[in-house]
Amino acid sequence: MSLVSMRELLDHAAENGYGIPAFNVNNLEQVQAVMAAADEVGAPVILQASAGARKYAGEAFIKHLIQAAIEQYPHIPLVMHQDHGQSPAICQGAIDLGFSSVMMDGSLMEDGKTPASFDYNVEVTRKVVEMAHRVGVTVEGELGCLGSLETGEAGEEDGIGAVGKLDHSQMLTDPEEAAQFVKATQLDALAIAIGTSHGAYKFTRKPTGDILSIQRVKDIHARLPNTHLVMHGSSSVPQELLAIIRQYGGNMKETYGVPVEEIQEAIKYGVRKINIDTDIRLAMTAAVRKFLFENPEKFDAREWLKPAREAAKQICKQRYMEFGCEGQAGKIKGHNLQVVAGMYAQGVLKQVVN
Ligand SMILES: O=C(CO)COP(=O)(O)O
Ligand SMILES: O=C[C@H](O)COP(=O)(O)O
Ligand SMILES: [Zn+2]
Ligand SMILES: [Zn+2]
Repeated sequence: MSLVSMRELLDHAAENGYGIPAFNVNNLEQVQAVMAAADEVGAPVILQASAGARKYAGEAFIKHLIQAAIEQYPHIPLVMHQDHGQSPAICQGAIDLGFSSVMMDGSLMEDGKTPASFDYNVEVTRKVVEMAHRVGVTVEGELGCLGSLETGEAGEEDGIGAVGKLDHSQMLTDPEEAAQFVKATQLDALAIAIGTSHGAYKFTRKPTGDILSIQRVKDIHARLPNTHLVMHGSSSVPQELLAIIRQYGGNMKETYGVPVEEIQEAIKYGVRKINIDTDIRLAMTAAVRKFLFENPEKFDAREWLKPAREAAKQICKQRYMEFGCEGQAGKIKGHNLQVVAGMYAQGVLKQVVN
C-alpha cells in the first residue's frame, strides 16, 4: 500500500469509533519510532511535518524519510500530512512535494500570530480545498485559536500561536460558526479550540471542565455529526517523564497536559485526529538525559539515540492502544489518490451539516 488519503483513514475511524494520533516527525529516529509502534499494534499511521520540521530537516529529507517508511512498511496505510500551513501557497508546495493531506490553518493570518477574521479563514481554506481535492488530497482547517483558558495566552513556544491575550470567545470554537465554516469550505477535518495549547505548558493544574472543554466537542459534534474533529495540543505531558528529566539535570516547571481519558471521551464525540508532538519530545529528552548521565564515557550518537527512539516508540504505541487503533491498519482498503479525487468530483464525500 502506498500513501493514502487522510480522509479515508478518518472515515474508517469514524465508522469504527476510534481516533488516530497524528505524530509530528522531524528526523529519522522519530519516523522509525512511529512506524515500529504502528507495526507492533497494527495501527494506521499519520506522520505530520510542520513548517519547522521541513526547515529543520530540509524538504527532500522529510519527503524521502516518509517514502522510506512506506517502502519499509508496505502493509501499513500511511498519511503524509502537512501540519499548520499558513497560506495556500505553502499548502500547494506540500502537495507538489507529495503530501497526501494538508492543514490550512486560517485561524491566524499568514504571520502565524494575528487572529484572522471568519471571512478570511473561509476564503483561504476554500481555496486550498479546491486545489487539494482535485488531486485527492485531504484538507484540515482550523476555527478558533488555540490558547490557555487559564491565562488567555496561546503558548507561543512552537512558533505557531496568537500573540498577546485572547478572550474566551476566541479560544472556544463556536458550534454555529463551525457549521457555517464547514458548509462554506467543504473541508475534510476541522481543528477546534477547546482550551488546549501547543507545547509542554498547557495547564497549571490537572484540567477540569472550566479550562478544557470536552463539552464544546460535544456541542460541535451535535451540529456536525459527519465532520472529523481534530484536537491539536493534545500531548498528555506524563508526570513520570517530567520526573526523569528533572532527576537527570533538566529544568522543567510544574505543568499538566491533556489527560488521556479526556481524549477518549472526545473520541466518542467525533474527534478522529489527535495531534501529539510534545510527548515524543519529552520521552526522547528523558531517555537521552538518563542514558548520558549513567554512561558519561559514551560518545557514539547511535548509543544514545537508540534509547531515545525506543522511548518515543513506547509512547506512540501506548497512544495507538489508548485511542483504539489496534488491528485497524489491515482493514483499510487504501485507495489511491486519483480514486479519491474522483469521489470528491462526484460529490460522495460532501459534508452533512445539521
Ligand atoms: O498540536 C500539535 C501539532 O500540531 C502538537 O501538540 P502538543 O504540543 O500538545 O504535542
Ligand atoms: O504545531 C506545533 C507542533 O508541535 C510543531 O512544532 P514546531 O513548529 O516546533 O515543529
Ligand atoms: Zn492554529
Ligand atoms: Zn497544532
